[in-house]
Amino acid sequence: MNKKEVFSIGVMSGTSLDGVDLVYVKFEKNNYSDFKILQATTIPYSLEWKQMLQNAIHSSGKELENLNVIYGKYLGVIIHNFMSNYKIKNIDFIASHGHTILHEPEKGITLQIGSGKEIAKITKQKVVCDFRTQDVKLGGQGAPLVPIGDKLLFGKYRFCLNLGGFSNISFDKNEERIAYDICPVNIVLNFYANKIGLDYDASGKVALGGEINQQLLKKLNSLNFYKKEPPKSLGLEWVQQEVFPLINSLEKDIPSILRTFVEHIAIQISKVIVNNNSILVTGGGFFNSFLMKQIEKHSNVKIEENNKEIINYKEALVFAFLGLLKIDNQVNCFKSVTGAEKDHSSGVIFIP
Ligand SMILES: Nc1ncnc2c1ncn2[C@@H]1O[C@H](COP(=O)(O)OP(=O)(O)OP(=O)(O)O)[C@@H](O)[C@H]1O
Ligand SMILES: CC(=O)N[C@H]1[C@@H]2OC[C@@H](O2)[C@@H](O)[C@@H]1O[C@H](C)C(=O)O
Repeated sequence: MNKKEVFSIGVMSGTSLDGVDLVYVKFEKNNYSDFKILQATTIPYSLEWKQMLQNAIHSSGKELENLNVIYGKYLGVIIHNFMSNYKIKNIDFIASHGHTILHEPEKGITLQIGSGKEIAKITKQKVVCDFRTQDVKLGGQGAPLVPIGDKLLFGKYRFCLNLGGFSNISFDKNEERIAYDICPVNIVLNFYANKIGLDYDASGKVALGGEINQQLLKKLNSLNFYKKEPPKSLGLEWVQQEVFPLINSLEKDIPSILRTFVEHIAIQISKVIVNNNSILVTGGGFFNSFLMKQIEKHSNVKIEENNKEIINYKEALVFAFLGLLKIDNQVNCFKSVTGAEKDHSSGVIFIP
């Protein structure tokens, strides 16, 4: 694109299925880190959409093709409404991650639904989507894709740490970006908070009232995954096989489980970020103030406040950025992160 200032809408639907994140952002092509989020919002899913997306994994090929179109239309309408509600007129393109239904890169499979063609038709804008397929075709994991955004948009931070279902981190090592999962976070904390009728342990208040179970803590810290060298990633299956049985066999009191797990998270994260104050923390775990305090204590760091839009919308912002790189035919997937055979420019462009 032959312009210095580029305006884009980034759209992301994350694994937790809480809703569709949208950001309207301005990028400065002379200095990528000089971006500005102009508007941001989350459109929560209805129960019906949540169930449809959750159950889609069991659908046939034909049903998935159908869902791709219907969900693409749904995203198109949401984006159209976002544009009209905020009177957004100046747009160069829309970049949409879609929703991941299948992801088995070892078998060459990754599927994000949300047809770019339908979004382009409804919004009458150029759309970039399907960011993971090409990477998987090139032998990569098709994920994570956010680290290139960490590097080029948030390069002033030594570490970018995300505290979502799992904690993941990205940073430069020997001039290459590397990224990996550190340990489970909200996927475990929420599971035990749910058992006492809470969606999550707000600010870590329940954990604060528990005691550390030293035997459990020691066993958690000794899990094999923590001895492996990166790149490495975690999934729900691992948590179900290795973490829940261990916790359930050694502790019954929910506050003490939460207290012990918070300590475990803080210890694992501290191994990476110790004594380095330059760290950007994003994801819902940032709002767990007790967890943040323990991370600061174990790591001997001070984590600075950041603006809520970055904490909540970094992924949607980064997909807008990946779209910009794709349109400009610039690298937006690092082989050092995904394991693909080369760095490449991924995504599919739809013209209205
Ligand atoms: N005030 C709070 N106190 C404690 N925990 C919170 C608070 N607000 C949010 N959280 C936690 O953050 C979670 C949501 O975080 P986030 O949206 O980053 O997760 P996610 O989309 O599942 O992450 P990812 O897909 O990146 O793994 C909530 O389920 C909850 O566990
Ligand atoms: C296949 C897929 O959708 N993966 C997501 C998922 O959600 C978190 C983690 O697993 C990450 O690997 C990825 O998303 C982020 C945005 C990424 O690609 O960087």
